[in-house]
This record gives sequence, structure tokens and C-alpha cells, in this order.
Amino acid sequence: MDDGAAQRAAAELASLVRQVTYARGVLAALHAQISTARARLDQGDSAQLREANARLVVAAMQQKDQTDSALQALDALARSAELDGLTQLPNRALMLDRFTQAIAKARRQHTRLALLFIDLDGFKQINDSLGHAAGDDVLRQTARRLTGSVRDVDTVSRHGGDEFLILLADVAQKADAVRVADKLSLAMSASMLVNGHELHLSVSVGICIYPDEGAEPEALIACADAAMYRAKRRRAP
Ligand SMILES: Nc1nc2c(ncn2[C@@H]2O[C@H](COP(=O)(O)OP(=O)(O)OP(=O)(O)O)[C@@H](O)[C@H]2O)c(=O)[nH]1
Repeated sequence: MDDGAAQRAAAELASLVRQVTYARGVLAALHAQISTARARLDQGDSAQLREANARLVVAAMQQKDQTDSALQALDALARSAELDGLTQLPNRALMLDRFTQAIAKARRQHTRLALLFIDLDGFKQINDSLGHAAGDDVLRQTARRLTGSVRDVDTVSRHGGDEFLILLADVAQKADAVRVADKLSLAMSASMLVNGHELHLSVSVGICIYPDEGAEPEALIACADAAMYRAKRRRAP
């Protein structure tokens, strides 16, 4: 090798050494960046990740709580729309709904239903002499006595004012309903203590039977109302 060739080879070698040194520097910088990123993931970022996850879980639980209480409020609202505020008995709308369902079932199973229309006698006099609050108490106690006179499967509702309806499920004949009417008349005849006064009440009851005396709820209610009115006229002095 002549001197010129030796100098060129030394220059190329020096250039290669510089390139290798530079590449090593780049690799070391990359390695440092990766180490920093990994450390951040281990400490800061993963902690943030865990915190974010925990916040997500808490938010999901709060969301579920809010949904649950909204559903409960909706349930309560639906129930209150179906119950009479004074007596907490089913109101007219809920009774009509249950009556319609009961008729559909009785139609399928070829069974009878009885509807009892009950009206307090002389209730206006109680309001007039003892006051409206005492009248309210009479209505609440009446609701309890009527409910206590029938089975769980039967429905007692407040139709309005001093009028109540009772739907008896699955009666074999009208005589069964008459027996229930006698039982609840007896329950109502026991003295009632209202605001320190001992009252002696009575009720007038009308009975109509599905399907013998009507096939639709409204027709049966009108039929039982008319029967109650006739019974009241018979009782009147
Ligand atoms: N305290 C109270 N009274 C009510 C309520 N709703 C209706 N009434 C009253 O109930 C009375 C019902 O009137 P009627 O049925 O004609 O009175 P009654 O004396 O029972 O007459 P008969 O049914 O013929 O025996 C009226 O005086 C109404 O003002 C209520 O929620 N509370």
C-alpha cells in the first residue's frame, strides 16, 4: 500500500468510528427516553390511570344510585296515582283496571265475579255534626273494616265520597256474595270511636254478578249502584 492509499484508508476508518460513535449516542438517547417513559408509566401515568378508573367506578355507582332512586320515585308516583289519598285503598281507575283483568280471566275460566257497591248511611250528618276531619276518620276506619271482611284476592276500592266497591273473585253463586255483604254489614255495625264519640253506623249494599247481570265493568258498576240505591230506599224510615 502506498502512502496515499494508506491515508485514504485511515480517513475512512476515522469516518466509520465517528458514525459508530454518533449511532451509539442516538441509541443511548433512545434508551433513556424509553426508560423515562417506562418509569412514568409505572409511577405517574399508571397511578393516574388507576385514579381515573376509580373515578369511573364511583361515577358508575353514583349513576346507578341516581337511576335506582329515580325508578323508586317513579314507582311511588305511579302507586300514588292509583291509590285514594285518604284511605290508601285502590282508587276508581285502579279498580277499573283490576275489574277488567278479572273479567278477562273469568271469561276464560268460565267463572263468576261479584261486584258489591257499598254506601255509608247518613254520612253527611256525621260531617255536619262532628266536622269534616271526623268524617275523614270514619272513611279511613270504614276502609279498614271493609278490607278486613274480605279475602286477600278480593279488591276493595274507594269509588268516591262515602262510596266503596268490592270485587269478589271467583264466586260460585250470588248467595256467596250475599254472605260477604252480611259479614261486612255486621263489621260496620260495631260501634266506631271517632274523636271521642261512639258512632253506630250502617251501610247499604248492592250486588251484581258477572256474567249474569252484566259483561262490562261500567255496566256492572251501574247495576250494583242501582241495587244499592234500592237497598237504601228499603232501609229508609
Ligand atoms: N269527610 C269527608 N266527607 C266527604 C268526602 N267526600 C265526600 N264527602 C261527603 O260525603 C257526603 C256524602 O253524601 P251522601 O252520600 O248524600 O250523604 P249520606 O248522608 O250518606 O246520604 P245517604 O247516602 O242517602 O245515606 C257529602 O256530605 C260529602 O260532602 C271526604 O273525603 N271526606
